[in-house]
Amino acid sequence: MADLFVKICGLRTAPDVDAAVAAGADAVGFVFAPGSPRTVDAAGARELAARVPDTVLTVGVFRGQSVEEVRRLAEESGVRGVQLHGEEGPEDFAALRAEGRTLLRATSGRVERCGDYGEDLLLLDAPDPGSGRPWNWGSADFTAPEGRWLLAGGLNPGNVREALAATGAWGVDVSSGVERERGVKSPDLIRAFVEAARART
Ligand SMILES: O=C(O)c1ccccc1NCC(=O)[C@H](O)[C@H](O)COP(=O)(O)O
Repeated sequence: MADLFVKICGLRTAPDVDAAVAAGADAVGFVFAPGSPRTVDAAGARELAARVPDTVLTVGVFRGQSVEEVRRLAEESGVRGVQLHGEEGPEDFAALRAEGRTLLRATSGRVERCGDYGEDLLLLDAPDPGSGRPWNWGSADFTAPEGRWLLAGGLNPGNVREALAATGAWGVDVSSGVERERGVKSPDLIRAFVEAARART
């Protein structure tokens, strides 16, 4: 069985990027959505992305931005994936597909399978992404989608195993749970999260 896919999101500094890569993350995320304490600009993200080996996916994170804006920021920063948290539809995914980037669709709604919008990876997240608040992934009426889907929302080194056992997610995504204060990552917590997520129980 393939290893669990782990994405560390909202990185803003070189030491944090290096820690995520060294810990064995499969993907690292740079937030382009405005108004977040984690927002980076294209030039900053480009410098960070340049530190990342090709084996690790670099992802730009967007919310409520036009396809043109997503395309421009992705090109300027050089990220190889885009993660959309807005109201985008299949036509928007199709438009971005042409550039050959890996497409991540983030939603807090109920979804039956990954791929319905043309996305490569589906991210099931809290309604307020990046808040660190968990949603009801542990509840009895939760049904896991088919395919490649990542669980996000309020995960941390202490609850990620429980979350995986409850949902059977293909991968996990974390931001707040590896921060020592809002918007400020902790390399120690990044390492602890990756280790805990991949621990065999
Ligand atoms: O991080 C943000 O501030 C943010 C803002 C707007 C859209 C998405 C944002 N983050 C997405 C993520 O960091 C993750 O995909 C995920 O939501 C992790 O959230 P959490 O671990 O609960 O902080």
